[in-house]
Amino acid sequence: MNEHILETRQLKENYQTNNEQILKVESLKKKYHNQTVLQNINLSLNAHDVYALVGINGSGKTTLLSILSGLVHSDEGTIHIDKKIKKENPTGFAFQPTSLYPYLSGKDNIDLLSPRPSNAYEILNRLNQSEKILSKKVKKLSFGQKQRLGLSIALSKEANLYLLDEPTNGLDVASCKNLVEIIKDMASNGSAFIIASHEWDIIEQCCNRLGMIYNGTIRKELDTFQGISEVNLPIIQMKTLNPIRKEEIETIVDVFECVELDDQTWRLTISSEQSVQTVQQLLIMKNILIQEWINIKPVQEWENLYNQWVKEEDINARNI
Ligand SMILES: Nc1ncnc2c1ncn2[C@@H]1O[C@H](COP(=O)(O)OP(=O)(O)OP(=O)(O)O)[C@@H](O)[C@H]1O
Repeated sequence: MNEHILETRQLKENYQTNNEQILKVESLKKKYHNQTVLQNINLSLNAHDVYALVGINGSGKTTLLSILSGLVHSDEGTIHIDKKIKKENPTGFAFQPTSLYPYLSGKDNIDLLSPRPSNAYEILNRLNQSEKILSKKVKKLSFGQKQRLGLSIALSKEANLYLLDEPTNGLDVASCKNLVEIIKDMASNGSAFIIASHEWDIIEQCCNRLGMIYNGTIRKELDTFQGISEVNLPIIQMKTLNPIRKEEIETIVDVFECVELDDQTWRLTISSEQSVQTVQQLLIMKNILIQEWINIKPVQEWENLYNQWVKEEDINARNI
């Protein structure tokens, strides 16, 4: 078996063995006046989990994060956040601050709002422009600069669970990349994250779980280790000009798995990125005429699934 498969399996095993539970939510419900905003929310998170909460505007993401952070109360259900896993951690969770002190400098905000200012300075430094943000009054900062300041305060807390609401809003490309690295580092040290986001690229880079929320309910959950293929290997959707037999593909050593979608369309899981071109060449040498060769990223699959499923729900809603 090739090294990449072994490495990914090892990573998957690590997640499965170091799986202390950090968050358990059961049967959560929330109404605003007569409108049910959240219903039957069940969710559990373990150490190392980075959970993306995806949903269209108004689907309930912020409400769920606000309830988990204690800013809003729920009408029904239970929430348990483990506070004991990290001994030095008194809070258990951290939420992006929703407001900062506008007439104080970035530095004063950190000193007032962060229990560990030195961590916050370090994180801000990794998110760029730290000098400007620290010295200026918050009311004079741009949206993206305020976002960085809020993130550095939230991420400084050495919590078990971090709740981030669209953290990449207003961040430039370099800062997004740095934020992804910070989240990955913290998750590998055992913290868990729930990240409400519309940005599929960010989700792909740092999340290992995905929850799709629609009309206040988590309708589907995916695990990137189990979702589309067993391991994170390149997936190709291939369309041929003529029908072919499975054996013709299976004999190629670098094809880890092949699934027939119809007799001219196949989903191939390749054993490594480096082997993709080799597989294509071997198929051509077998006189298989390839009409289409699409590199499928799991995240694209999720996005398509979500869009398709929102469309179906809309059609159903119109037919009621
Ligand atoms: N304080 C409130 N009072 C009444 N209704 C509210 C309140 N806060 C949110 N809502 C309603 O609850 C629903 C869910 O809102 P929420 O902000 O949680 O959605 P969201 O998924 O975070 O949306 P977005 O992607 O736009 O941020 C919406 O219909 C919204 O109008």
